[in-house]
Amino acid sequence: MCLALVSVRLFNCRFLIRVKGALNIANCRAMIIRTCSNLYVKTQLIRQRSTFSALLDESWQSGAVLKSLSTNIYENLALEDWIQEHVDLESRSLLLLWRNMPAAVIGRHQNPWQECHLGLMREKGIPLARRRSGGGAVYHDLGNINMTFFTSKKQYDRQRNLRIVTSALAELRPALDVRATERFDILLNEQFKISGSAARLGRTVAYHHCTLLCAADRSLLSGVLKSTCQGIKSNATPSVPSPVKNLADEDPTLDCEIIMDAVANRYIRDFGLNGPLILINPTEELRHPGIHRLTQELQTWDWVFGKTPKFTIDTCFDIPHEAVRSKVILNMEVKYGIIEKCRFEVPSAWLPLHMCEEFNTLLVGSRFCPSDTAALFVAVSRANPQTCDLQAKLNFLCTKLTAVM
Ligand SMILES: Nc1ncnc2c1ncn2[C@@H]1O[C@H](COP(=O)(O)OC(=O)CCCC[C@@H]2CCSS2)[C@@H](O)[C@H]1O
Repeated sequence: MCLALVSVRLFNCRFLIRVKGALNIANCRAMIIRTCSNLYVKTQLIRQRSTFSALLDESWQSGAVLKSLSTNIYENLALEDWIQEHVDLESRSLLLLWRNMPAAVIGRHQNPWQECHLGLMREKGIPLARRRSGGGAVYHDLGNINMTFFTSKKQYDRQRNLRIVTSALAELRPALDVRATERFDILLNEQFKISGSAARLGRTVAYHHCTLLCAADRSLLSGVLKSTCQGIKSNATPSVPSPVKNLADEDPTLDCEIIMDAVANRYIRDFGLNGPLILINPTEELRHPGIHRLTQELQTWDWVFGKTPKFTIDTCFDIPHEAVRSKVILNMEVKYGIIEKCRFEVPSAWLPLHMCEEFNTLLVGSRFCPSDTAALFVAVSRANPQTCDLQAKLNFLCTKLTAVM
């Protein structure tokens, strides 16, 4: 039988294969494709095994406490999603501890324009995140601890989770009066909220996550969670504002590290676990395949703003320096963050009617956001005679309009 070495080009590569018997190029190509796909499946399996081998380590067969090394809100929210999707939670319970740099976090069905001072956040570079769980809007910074309790749906029990937190605090400082409420807040001295909760239930697994205020910036907290946008009507979930307090204001010897250790130890004890605390880096794509895509998705405008339930805005503002006081009226309907209907009324003696009509037409279909609106004003101003008076009026309108976005 003759043995021949054949060179075949496929997938932009040159393959050298040894052929026994009669030469058939189609057979050679089929063999290459079979070998390549086997190889692909094998490398995928090896990759998955190395990923999960870390997670399924002996020490956390029944559960573990994880601590995120990231302080980026999007990376940490993506880590929660990744764990829920990829870790077998039917037979184990996990507690993830994490903290963030300053950020505002709204619930899945909330309206950011109704909940946050977006202008202040832009000015201070504070990111806005929409989480996948429901509930209200909260403020995070390094003085705020977040805890995510992952379980099977059967084991899901928010009061038990909160008891772990309150008993850890009571063990640390017996004088503290901290109690969980029926709406899963934790109150200090029966009046100040120190923790808020939300949850996400899947088909078989669930997570409950909560905050804990230790030493957060309270003036930023109240500054950021304050809407400046008047006249919004929607069915979005409203937040339930409460007076808040930091645990460190009650007991200055407390800090986030001490509290996280206490909660981790209590969890390990209550769940009968033996593993140490495991540090997790959510930016490691190789260990957490797909996490990068989850992180990116959480940062898109379409997720953060575009998922806002449909809303209308009815507002007006005075035109300055007019002999007769006159107003600009603005009515809009916004769906998926996109302006669907727009009625922008400006007195015709102040701005030519055709320009007002131009805005009404152009605004429809554009995103309800300052950058798109400002670009539209620039386009309209370029297409019209550029007098100083007109420029000043357009600038005024643009500033007023973008301020509500
Ligand atoms: N960090 C923090 N902790 C506790 N309470 C807060 C915080 N920030 C703001 N607030 C107060 O809660 C209300 C909103 O209460 P409300 O009950 O409407 O919403 C919540 O509590 C949601 C908690 C979500 C927890 C998740 C856990 C990980 S990612 S975010 C707000 O107006 C403030 O008064």
